[in-house]
Amino acid sequence: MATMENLIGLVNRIQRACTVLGDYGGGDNSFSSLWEALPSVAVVGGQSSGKSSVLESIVGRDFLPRGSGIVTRRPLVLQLHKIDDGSEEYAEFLHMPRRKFTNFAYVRQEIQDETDRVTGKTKQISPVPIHLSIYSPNVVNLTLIDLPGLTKFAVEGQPESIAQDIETMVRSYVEKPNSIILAISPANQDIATSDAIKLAREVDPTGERTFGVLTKLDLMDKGTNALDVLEGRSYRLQRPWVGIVNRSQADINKNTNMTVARRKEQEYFATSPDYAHLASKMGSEYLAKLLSKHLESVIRSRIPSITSLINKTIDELESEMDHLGRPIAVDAGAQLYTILELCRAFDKIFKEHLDGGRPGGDRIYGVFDNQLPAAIKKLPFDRHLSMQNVRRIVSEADGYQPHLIAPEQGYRRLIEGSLKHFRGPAEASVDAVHFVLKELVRMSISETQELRRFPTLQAEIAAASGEALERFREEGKKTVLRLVDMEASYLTVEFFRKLPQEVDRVGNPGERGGNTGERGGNPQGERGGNPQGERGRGSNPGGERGRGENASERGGIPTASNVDRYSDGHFRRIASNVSAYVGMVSDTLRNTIPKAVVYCQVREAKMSLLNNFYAQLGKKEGKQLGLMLDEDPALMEKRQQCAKRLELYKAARDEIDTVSWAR
Ligand SMILES: Nc1nc2c(ncn2[C@@H]2O[C@H](COP(=O)(O)OP(=O)(O)OP(=O)(O)O)[C@@H](O)[C@H]2O)c(=O)[nH]1
Repeated sequence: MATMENLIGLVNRIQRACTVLGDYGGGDNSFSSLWEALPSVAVVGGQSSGKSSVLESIVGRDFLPRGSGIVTRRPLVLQLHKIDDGSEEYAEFLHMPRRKFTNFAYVRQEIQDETDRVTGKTKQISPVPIHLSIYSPNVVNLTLIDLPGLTKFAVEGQPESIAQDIETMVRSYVEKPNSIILAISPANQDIATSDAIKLAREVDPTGERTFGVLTKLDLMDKGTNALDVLEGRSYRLQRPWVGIVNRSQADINKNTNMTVARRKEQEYFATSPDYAHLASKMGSEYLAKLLSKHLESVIRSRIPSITSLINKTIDELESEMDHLGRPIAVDAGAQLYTILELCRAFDKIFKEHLDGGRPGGDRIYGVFDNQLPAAIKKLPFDRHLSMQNVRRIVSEADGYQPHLIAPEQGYRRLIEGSLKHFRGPAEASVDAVHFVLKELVRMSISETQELRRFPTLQAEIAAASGEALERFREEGKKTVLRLVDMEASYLTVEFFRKLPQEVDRVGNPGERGGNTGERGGNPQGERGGNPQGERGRGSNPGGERGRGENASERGGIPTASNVDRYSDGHFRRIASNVSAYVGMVSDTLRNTIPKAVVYCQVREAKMSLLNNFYAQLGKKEGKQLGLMLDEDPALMEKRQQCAKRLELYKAARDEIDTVSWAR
């Protein structure tokens, strides 16, 4: 007995917990259902077949709503608990845990009210069960699920689809393999037309889990009996048929007591010439005991599979909880700690992106190695150093007095004008790296698993990183532009000195008789010696082209004239010299711009991306910190659900363990 109480009580407790979580048969459940795994007795029958009467008889109490039309519109999970003789009988609803009903008329009223609370007064049906527990010395431990009566037609006020809806709902309960079907048919109708048997046959063709109950035996035509059915000849089931005689409508109207009714039922069978030989296996009391015993044995046989389902689900839920993250602490210190931990996790991933290990950092090198050189290559030096432009700039720089030897001012302007072009690629490199860094921040945020739950903090980190990167970008721009400006502000004199000297027919007409192009060949090439631009003019900046011109000039008219000096060759040489100089600067900048960018942006991002954010965090109060850890509501809901289910399954496991030990 102890075992039986334990097992059925165990299933009762698990069933109640399932309902609290919305896990019940017929419901729209996306998760694997523990409810489905629990054996239960589902009561099915056509309208007026005597379903309510059977249930009340099993309980020994009037407590079910009565009336015309479809009265049972939600499943009623009726859990019967045997208590010690002499103890007071009472009922309890799961949805009203603190109220004990001792008056069963109120129980009936509450079933009606609770039905209406979910379905409205529209006479709709709902699969959400009502849980009613009855504690009584006059019951056996048993759980029965009362379902709406199968019907053919909708009555006034009910939707046309009601018959189909009821069948669908009833079917969802009885088709699961763990369901024991209590199929109720009235004896005064042909068994072949019984709605209950029809459905049972469909979902349990072997009759293995169907108990046939035949009501209204007393209402059969005189001279007929139901022995063919009760003895299994009309419709064979693997379980015995049980005949029942409930209170008639007249008895109900007279308020005939249940105890009296049960006694009368026993007398009916004992004295019936047709059924006396079956008397010990007939009647509602026998039915209750039979079901209780059967339910207990089914539960016992299912315990291993229930246990393994529970263990498997616990594992799944535990890993789901790990995935969703544990609940957040409430005190400010712990919250700050959590935020810092989350930032650190993000920062670590961000660094991995930069240093390698995660992709993306290489795109920064791509900027230096491809984009910057390509952008420099595209600079319009050709246009700037075209003959026409060189001539114009040099002439403008000369003013009213054409240059005598080398156009010092002209050179400077040409060089400055050229170097200005480097500002574009320099700034573009800063921007390109900025966007790579921004993208890496975005990727790192989304890759930080721990941050997933906290959309607000994600946004804060994104904003703080964005601000920091913006500052680094400003700094980067200032620095690279400074590099370019520095190049323009002081030219490398050595470059010009190293250029081969042009024959200097103007300054030193007799000297050396030619320009070998060697610096040493022009003793006057010293700044002091030939301050008037000898350097510029004497140099051969352009390399090949310049040298070629040198040669042709050497062969030119001995006395330099303006015409001579301003010939195309002369300007071409200037362009070539400037071009070579710019080329040298370009090589330098190709190396120094990346250094500046890395120094100002990449290195800073690695070292101090969230420094400002940390400083601000320190000033925040608990409430503000809490807001940052504001979780995605959907996720919070999911975790709560997950935690509740985990609790349920763990409680179920503990319950099963206790029962297993008691066995
Ligand atoms: N004489 C007699 N009347 C019965 C018996 N069983 C049920 N009745 C009567 O049949 C009518 C319908 O019985 P219920 O128990 O309400 O049947 P139900 O299947 O629950 O009906 P609905 O909930 O309306 O679908 C009532 O008037 C009962 O008194 C029985 O065995 N003998």
